[in-house]
Amino acid sequence: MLHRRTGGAHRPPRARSLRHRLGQARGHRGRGHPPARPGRTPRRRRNPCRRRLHRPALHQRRPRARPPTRGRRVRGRHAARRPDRHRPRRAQPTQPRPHLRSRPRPRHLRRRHRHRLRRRAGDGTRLLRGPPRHRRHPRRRPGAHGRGHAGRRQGRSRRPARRAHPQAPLGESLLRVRRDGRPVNRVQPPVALTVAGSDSGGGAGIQADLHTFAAHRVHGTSVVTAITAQNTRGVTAAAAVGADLVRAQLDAVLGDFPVAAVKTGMLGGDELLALVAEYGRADRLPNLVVDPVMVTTTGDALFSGDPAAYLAELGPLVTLLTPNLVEARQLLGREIDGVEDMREAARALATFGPRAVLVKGGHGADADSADVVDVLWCDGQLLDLAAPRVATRNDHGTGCTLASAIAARLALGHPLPQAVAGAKVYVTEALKAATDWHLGTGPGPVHHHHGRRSVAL
Ligand SMILES: Nc1ncnc2c1ncn2[C@@H]1O[C@H](COP(=O)(O)OP(=O)(O)O)[C@@H](O)[C@H]1O
Ligand SMILES: Cc1ncc(COP(=O)(O)O)c(N)n1
Repeated sequence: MLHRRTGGAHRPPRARSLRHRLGQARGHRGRGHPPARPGRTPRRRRNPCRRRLHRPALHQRRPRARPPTRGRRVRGRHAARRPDRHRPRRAQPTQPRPHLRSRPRPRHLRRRHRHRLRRRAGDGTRLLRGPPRHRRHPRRRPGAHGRGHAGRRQGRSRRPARRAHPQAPLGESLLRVRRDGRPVNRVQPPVALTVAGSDSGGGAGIQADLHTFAAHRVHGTSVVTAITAQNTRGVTAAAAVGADLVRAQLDAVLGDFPVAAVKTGMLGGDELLALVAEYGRADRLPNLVVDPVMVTTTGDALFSGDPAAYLAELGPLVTLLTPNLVEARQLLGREIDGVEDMREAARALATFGPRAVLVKGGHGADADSADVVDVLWCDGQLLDLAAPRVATRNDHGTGCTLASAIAARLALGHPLPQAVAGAKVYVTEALKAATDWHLGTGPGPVHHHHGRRSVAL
């Protein structure tokens, strides 16, 4: 229906209901027209030409007079301008929308009072801002602003200062510092590389190294130098990977990944030793941790070259050299017995040029001692690192695990002494966590992922 005001003509007052006229209309109490009183002048009628000061609600307004559309169809967004449009385009907040309401509103609240009600999620628009409510923490934290509540912080500062680690090798933008001061990479995982042999039993070599990198949330890359057929009882066969293929692997990894630390394990012989030294001299092996693997725990030889070449070729390029007692004996060509001998050996090995030397006292040391002591020589200082001895037979791959844990921590930006001490704690916990394991009939592997729930649980 088209409502049109006729130009200048006075409209007759609208007919009101009887209740209005009696002043009983709801919401107009006392304001209705009193009944006509005989003998008195009738009340002045409102001048219909005067503009109304009170604007009616949008949905109650009459449409403005507009020239007729001359039969043209008005489509799309122009349809909103149609003069016979009674209802506003958008629903008004005062209009009840029961299908969008999350819970029933109290019935006693009248329409004109509804604006007093707080709008809730689910009322009206369905656009959600922020994360869905069901993902929020079910228990609110105390305090007006949750996390910042001073009682919960117990006096600690609101947030630890964000600063790059003083010895951060990866560039400041990638490193952040945690509450406890340890650096953490928020952008992407650091990359570490292991150059080592494959242990088919999965307890040592490449497999142990990659487990350890993953446990440290460091992306592990690998260059396989040898393939061993091995289980917890020993090595039954081994084949070296050709130098060309090792070179190709090194080029593939180093040419594409931002490798932050490198660990070497089983190199097998002089040829691969010389190859690794070549990459080291070209400054392509940052934070180089060298575990001079020569013999397995089960007594199988894994190195056929000249032990002295290790020191001559790699010595000056190495960040940390980690021989066990047997390997330290072979490198120096002398007996090592007891902690004082280990200290002497560390000092002697340091003269070949590495920045640091760690002589490990696990295998071959006094098996009855309460503590396992490793000796660290670093930047001219000697340090004994003691940890309680774990009574276990599952100690296969502890040397590989320790060296790769140190490399992972260097990749994460830990300073060298802290990286060594932290890695030793990690190995001790890995030994403890695997004491009840019966994987194979010989010395079994350690638990590289101790303290972490399976992602499948
Ligand atoms: N039973 C043990 N309890 C605690 N720590 C151990 C035990 N056996 C080895 N370790 C630690 O494991 C690390 C590797 O040492 P070791 O076993 O001597 O190396 P490798 O495996 O090269 O022979 C060292 O830090 C050593 O102290
Ligand atoms: C391929 C490979 N690399 C290294 C080791 C030494 O590990 P462990 O000294 O614990 O026997 C090993 N057994 N196998």
